[in-house]
Amino acid sequence: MEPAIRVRGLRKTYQSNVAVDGVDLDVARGEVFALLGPNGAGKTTTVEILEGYRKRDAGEVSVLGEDPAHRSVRDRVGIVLQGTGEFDELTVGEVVQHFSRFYPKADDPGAVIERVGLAEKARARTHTLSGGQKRRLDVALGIIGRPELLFLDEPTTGFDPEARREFWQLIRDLQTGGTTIVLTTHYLEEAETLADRVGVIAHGRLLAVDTPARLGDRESAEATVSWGTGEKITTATPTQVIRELAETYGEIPGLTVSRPTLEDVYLKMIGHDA
Ligand SMILES: Nc1ncnc2c1ncn2[C@@H]1O[C@H](COP(=O)(O)OP(=O)(O)OP(=O)(O)O)[C@@H](O)[C@H]1O
Repeated sequence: MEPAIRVRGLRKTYQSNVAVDGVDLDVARGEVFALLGPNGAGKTTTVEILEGYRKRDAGEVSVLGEDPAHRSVRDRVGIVLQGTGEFDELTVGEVVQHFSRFYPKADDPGAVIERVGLAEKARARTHTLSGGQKRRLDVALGIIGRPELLFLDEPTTGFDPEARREFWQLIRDLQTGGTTIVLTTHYLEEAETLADRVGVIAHGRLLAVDTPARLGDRESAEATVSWGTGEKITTATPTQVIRELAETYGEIPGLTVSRPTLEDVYLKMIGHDA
């Protein structure tokens, strides 16, 4: 089956600043894909080109089998940009209702408000919402059209931990329903929890694409065994080390075994060794 997104040789330059420098990428139908990278890496520019909001200088881009610049693809795509969520004197219910009219197969506004956890705020004017609640409204507007493909640019910035977990569940539900999801995030835990695959972008180049578990050879990386009051060994054979420690101690005090986290390999990849 044709992928949801296919990108070859994508380039975008602002004046002399190369924002996207030859990106190749496929995102499969039904996949959750997270784009990671430091500030200014080119994530938003890449996503905006895929959304049809920005022109590319070079490269091939296909979104749901079409050029994203074509209007016909817009009805099938949902977009949550970085922070809007304010619509003056309108209430949450009115805004979602209003946006539902733009889509041929729109979902029920009340049900969508409920799904993003804003049921109690349906009659509140949007300017009275908290930052996290505005972000939930953005998400509601992104999914009201029942998109086949949903783009989320830093969707959980400003969410409290509980709201973030609820949002993750919403994303899983959307994926179960068949929606393909592309998100950018600065939260490595979010990428690890949600994404089937992650892509790391820096200076406009895609440095790696892999599952969160395999990125940067995490799986086969050496483990750190620590115990007692700060003793530790980094080893390729942690089981053997533990066996030897057990012979010495019996029950080993304060034992932990850890491998590089997604954040460790990410920071190493973008050149900020922890
Ligand atoms: N409209 C614009 N005009 C000129 N330069 C721009 C414009 N938009 C982005 N850039 C530049 O392009 C580069 C990539 O920016 P982009 O917004 O794509 O990064 P990002 O990875 O989304 O960053 P962040 O994590 O901070 O959102 C940056 O150097 C930025 O300054």
